[in-house]
Amino acid sequence: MMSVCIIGAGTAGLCCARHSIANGFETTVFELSDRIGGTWVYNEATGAVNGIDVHSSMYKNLRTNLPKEVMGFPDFEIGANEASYVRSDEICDFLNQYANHFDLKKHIKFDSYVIRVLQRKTKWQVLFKDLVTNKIEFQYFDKVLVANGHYHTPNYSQIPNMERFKGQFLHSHDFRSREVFEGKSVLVIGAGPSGMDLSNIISRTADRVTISHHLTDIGQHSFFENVQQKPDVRELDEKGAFFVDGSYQEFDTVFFCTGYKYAFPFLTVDSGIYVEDNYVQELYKQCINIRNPSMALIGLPFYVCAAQMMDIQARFIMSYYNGSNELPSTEDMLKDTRDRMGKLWAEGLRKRHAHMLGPKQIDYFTDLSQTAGVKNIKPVMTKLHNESSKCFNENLLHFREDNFAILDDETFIKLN
Ligand SMILES: Cc1cc2nc3c(=O)[nH]c(=O)nc-3n(C[C@H](O)[C@H](O)[C@H](O)COP(=O)(O)OP(=O)(O)OC[C@H]3O[C@@H](n4cnc5c(N)ncnc54)[C@H](O)[C@@H]3O)c2cc1C
Repeated sequence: MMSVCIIGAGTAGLCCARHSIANGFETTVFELSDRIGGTWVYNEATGAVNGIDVHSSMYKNLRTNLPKEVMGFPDFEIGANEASYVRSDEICDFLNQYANHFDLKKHIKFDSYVIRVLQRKTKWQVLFKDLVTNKIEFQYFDKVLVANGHYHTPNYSQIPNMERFKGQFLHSHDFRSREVFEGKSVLVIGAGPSGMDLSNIISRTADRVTISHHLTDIGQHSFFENVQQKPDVRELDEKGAFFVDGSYQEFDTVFFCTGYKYAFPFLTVDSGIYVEDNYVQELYKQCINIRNPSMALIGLPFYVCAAQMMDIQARFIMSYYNGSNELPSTEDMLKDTRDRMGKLWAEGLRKRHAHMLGPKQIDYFTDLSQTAGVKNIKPVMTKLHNESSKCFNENLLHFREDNFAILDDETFIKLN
């Protein structure tokens, strides 16, 4: 029987397990923590615990920035009773319901930290540390599905003279609750979804918040009155920041909301996978390892209906692993990828945005669906995702008051 190793029991790993088991494969999920849920599990700790970096970037009282209607799986939706924007623990509950429904937990090795994945002839040797016994063990597998997430390794932007600043530095990965900013003046770097949302959240305790970014279209109506916008930081000094517009402000804390790096510390160079400026290469359809197709990476594209995407990626991959489809040659997979990326580079896309989909996600899903003959994601998912992203941008302070209902495969309505 084909043996499948899945690294991680977050949304992606659970979904891979569900489809691997359905295909009759012998399935083992390695999960470093003692529970499922990944990102959605709140962990008070920061830094490293017993020598292993804390994985989750979840903070207290987080409510989703997407409606729950687009956050479920195609065959298992999030219950209809709550408001559209739900708390992180409700997503954890949902993932537990999913795991129970498909009887996944008996396939998960908890407290098992994968430290190396090595290629041995036709098999993968997976070395893992049993965090209860502290022993290093290994197992061989035919296939490896990497589902370790990509919101765990902080990315810091380099600011000239950072070393001079005497105040505190914090990355959103290590942020747990807004109380740490009580009475402080905080400089937020970055206006991605986290930077925008967190500026408002911390402004409820901070004395004043300045968000520094280079976007031109964020209106002041997006923020509470004690949140001010500034352009990029030119440099720091002991007490604060000079901005490129020539102004200067003092701060207690510089709060990096500058995103995360894709990181696969257990993969060696022999795996064929490498990351260049946050572009993970070389992958066929952003998931199958072209050099070693018995390995696939799940969940890399961002600004998407994540669980829906992970589900179609898992079904896409399984269609090759179960023999329903045959992969193109290495050359053809490389050509497919390079042709697609070549067009995007010509349009000015930067490597670090290679996996960003947003409104283009429908094209990606359709490509997976048509290439492998698997069922596509319902169009209403991407429509509602696009609508809620628009609401986030236009009405940051109140967008979570909206509630949505899905009427059919094509249509949703706003309920209020
Ligand atoms: C603060 C925050 C808010 C977010 N809000 C939203 C939102 O509102 N809506 C939305 O759709 N998405 C949101 N996201 C994105 C969300 O993380 C993804 O949608 C999705 O949950 C990612 O799932 P995943 O399985 O790929 O990764 P994760 O959830 O990160 O799971 C990876 C799992 O792999 C395990 N693991 C990692 N390394 C190893 C190893 N070496 N050995 C064994 N196990 C390992 C981890 O312990 C973890 O359980 C948010 C992310 C963050 C950080």
